Amino acid sequence: MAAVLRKLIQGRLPALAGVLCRRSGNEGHLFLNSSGSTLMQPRCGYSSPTESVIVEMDKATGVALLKLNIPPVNSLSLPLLTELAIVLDKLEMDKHCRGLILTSAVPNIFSAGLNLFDMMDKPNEHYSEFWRAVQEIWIKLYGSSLANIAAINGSSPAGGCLLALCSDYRIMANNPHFTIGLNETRLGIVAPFWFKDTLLNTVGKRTTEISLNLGALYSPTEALSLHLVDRLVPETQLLSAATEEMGRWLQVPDHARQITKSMIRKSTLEGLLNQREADIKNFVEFISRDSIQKSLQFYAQSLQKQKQHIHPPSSSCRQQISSVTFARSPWYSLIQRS
Ligand SMILES: CCCCCCCC/C=C\CC(=O)SCCNC(=O)CCNC(=O)[C@H](O)C(C)(C)COP(=O)(O)OP(=O)(O)OC[C@H]1O[C@@H](n2cnc3c(N)ncnc32)[C@H](O)[C@@H]1OP(=O)(O)O
Repeated sequence: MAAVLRKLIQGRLPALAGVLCRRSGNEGHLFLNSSGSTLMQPRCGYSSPTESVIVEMDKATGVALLKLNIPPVNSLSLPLLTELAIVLDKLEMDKHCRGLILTSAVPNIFSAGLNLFDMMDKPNEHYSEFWRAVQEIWIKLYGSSLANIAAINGSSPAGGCLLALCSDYRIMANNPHFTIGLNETRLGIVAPFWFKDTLLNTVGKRTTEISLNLGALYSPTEALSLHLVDRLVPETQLLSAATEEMGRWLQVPDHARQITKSMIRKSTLEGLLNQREADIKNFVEFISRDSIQKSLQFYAQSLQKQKQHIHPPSSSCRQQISSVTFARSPWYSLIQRS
């Protein structure tokens, strides 16, 4: 363990170095008010200039509420990932901040995952920069020293699901129209090994095999039964439930929780930290293939076409089409041939 700590502090694991080096001045207990709803103070100075990442810091408890705010679907574009990284760094460095609740300011959507247009029809330099930014967010969130709770208030496919999986605890709004999962294979792309490892660490091998191979998107009830999420609550109670749950996590002294978390996540994080450049190279090589570009273009167009053909295009409708019709479409054969 001493060697691990030394390696972390020497910077071989920069994300987790934060876990061990940051001051945990607040090792006592956190007391929440009973409703949990009046704890958030007016916004502090963390929010991005464009307000695409809104942060409300409760100075009394040290809990930051971070809301993704890029309508219509909180897709994770390069600018959003860059801003999110800056905000996460600031929170990590703030010695008064102990916990982070991640949610969305966009109704019915937690995050639609990676921005498809950042992976389409761009020069390789862009793909490379984009993928580095995706890696960076995963490293910061999965290796965060903060207690991290995801309040999943909408659909959360692919990269959106990954964001939630980085948390220590996931609470989802119990709305049957919402779905969550790593659906990459349905787009003709492949979840990278560190997406797979994050899922594997959460739900185990068999569920990972089935979920990743099928690109399954689950309803909240299904997700709960697979331990993809930890708790379901009515939508109106999501934030108070997350705040209350955070109280439980912050009752544990920070240093003990942080070292425990780093022990559990260290080897998974090292998996990427030890080969970031190779992973970027793989991504660029994969995503720039003509066959993959065709699949993505077809998928992006079909999202728009569905809107033209189905009125009104409810999320539940869209999800059913994504999951069922796509498997029989010409697009699917295209992927099979690629
Ligand atoms: C060897 C290593 C290889 C590595 C390979 C790469 C690995 C990549 C890993 C992760 C990939 C991803 O995260 S890919 C993104 C996957 N996301 C999805 O499949 C979600 C697609 N979207 C939806 O299912 C739905 O939009 C929704 C359920 C999220 C919301 O439905 P709703 O009906 O409310 O909204 P619309 O569908 O009408 O969408 C509104 C608007 O947003 C556009 N949109 C949707 N998703 C994205 C996205 N991910 N990126 C960019 N834009 C998106 C959609 O087209 C609509 O646009 P228009 O208004 O212009 O029509």
